Amino acid sequence: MASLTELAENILAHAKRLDAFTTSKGLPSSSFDRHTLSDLPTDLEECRKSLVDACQSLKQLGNGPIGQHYEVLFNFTDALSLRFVYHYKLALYVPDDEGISFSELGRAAGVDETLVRRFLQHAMINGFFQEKSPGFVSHSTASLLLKQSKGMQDTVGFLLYDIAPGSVHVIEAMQKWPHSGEPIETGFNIAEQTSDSFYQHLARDKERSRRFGGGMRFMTQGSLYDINHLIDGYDWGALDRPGGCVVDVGGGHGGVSQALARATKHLKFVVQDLEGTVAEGTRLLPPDLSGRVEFMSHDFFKEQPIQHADIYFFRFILHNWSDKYAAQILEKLIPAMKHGSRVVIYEFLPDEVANTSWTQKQKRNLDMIQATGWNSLERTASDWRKLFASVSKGYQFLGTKTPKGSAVSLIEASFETRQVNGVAGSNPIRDQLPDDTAVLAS
Ligand SMILES: C[S@@+](CC[C@H](N)C(=O)[O-])C[C@H]1O[C@@H](n2cnc3c(N)ncnc32)[C@H](O)[C@@H]1O
Repeated sequence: MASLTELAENILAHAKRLDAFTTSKGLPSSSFDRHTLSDLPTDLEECRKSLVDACQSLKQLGNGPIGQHYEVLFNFTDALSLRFVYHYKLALYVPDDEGISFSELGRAAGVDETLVRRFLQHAMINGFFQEKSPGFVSHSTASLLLKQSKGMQDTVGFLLYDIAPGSVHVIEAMQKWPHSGEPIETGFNIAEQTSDSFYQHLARDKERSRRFGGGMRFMTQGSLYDINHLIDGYDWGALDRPGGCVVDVGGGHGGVSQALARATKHLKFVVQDLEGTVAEGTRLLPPDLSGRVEFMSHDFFKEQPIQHADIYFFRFILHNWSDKYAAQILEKLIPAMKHGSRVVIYEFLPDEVANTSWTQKQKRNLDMIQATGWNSLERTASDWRKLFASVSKGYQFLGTKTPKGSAVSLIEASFETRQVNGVAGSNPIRDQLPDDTAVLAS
């Protein structure tokens, strides 16, 4: 473990590199008034993350064990003051580039001035708003983002109102429904007093449903989620021949398939989803892709209707399902698969062992969210290996890959008919086909 001095010197070295970069671009050093560290080149983005990780370690060491407890124990107050800001839309009433008094802000938002002062002075410790002159509130970069970005507002709303309340009931849910993998036996179900699953419940409220979609879109934008990581991170070219086919299972409105179709020449994409989503996807499909991307209504708990695709692709699907259900989804592919068909999954991939770097925490946060709302999990590589092995001997786990700079990883398995020929789980439909017969005979 590095000493305090080494950590601080590390931070200094990273800070100097980042300042030199912004200076070279004619920009000021990043501050609470102006963030100048966005869209960094890859090596400087790594430098920024190292700065954050080292700062977090130094802070924890400086705080000591009691301070570390307190930081976690009191963090519900961080959510509380931000919830106050969100609920009363306070960011919207603060002018972009000048201050407003607490009393004026309270009047504009219809809230008591003293409450505004107390909650905002708490939020300021987390970097939301500033009190540059006593009694006057002005924006910081974080509060201005909340004012200007509907996506940021939706993200704050759905995490604080739709997810966080359920987290308080997770242990209660575990005791009420021991070892459950059911999506309707969760902390969310207790918090919302519903026996519907997360998505069914939200679908009953148009605004909550819209907010969830807006938040998801916001959280998956930016370089960490750039679709180019998926395009460049997998050898799509190897399949890009006439007749090549990718089935995008639970593919939503087909955004991923559209991007992959544009990056390839011949591959055909079939986007499968539930009826309403498919109708909307079809409506939104750019006409020039109509021969390459098509939509099909299909429930992934029913037998896969597209035979012999090269790839059955899943993005952000299986992490919402416990092993019991994820195994069912994978099992339903088997009758359609040919020898060598691949399952390619694009999801978060937590490290196998604890990685305490602060910038790696998001995957663990998401894993806690899966536990709260779905009784599911973000799987490690060995979780994936076990899952595939539990479904069929035919599944051969090929491994994982995280493209550089990507928050999301590729997980791949192939289907080997030789492994299942003659044993339970073999595939009568596929086994009748001439090309497979040849493979099976070899
Ligand atoms: C988190 S979204 C992911 C969408 C898409 N794969 C993407 O990455 O943009 C989950 C998708 O699964 C679909 N879905 C949920 N249950 C389904 C089912 N039983 N059969 C097919 N699709 C389903 C939802 O409609 C939704 O579009």
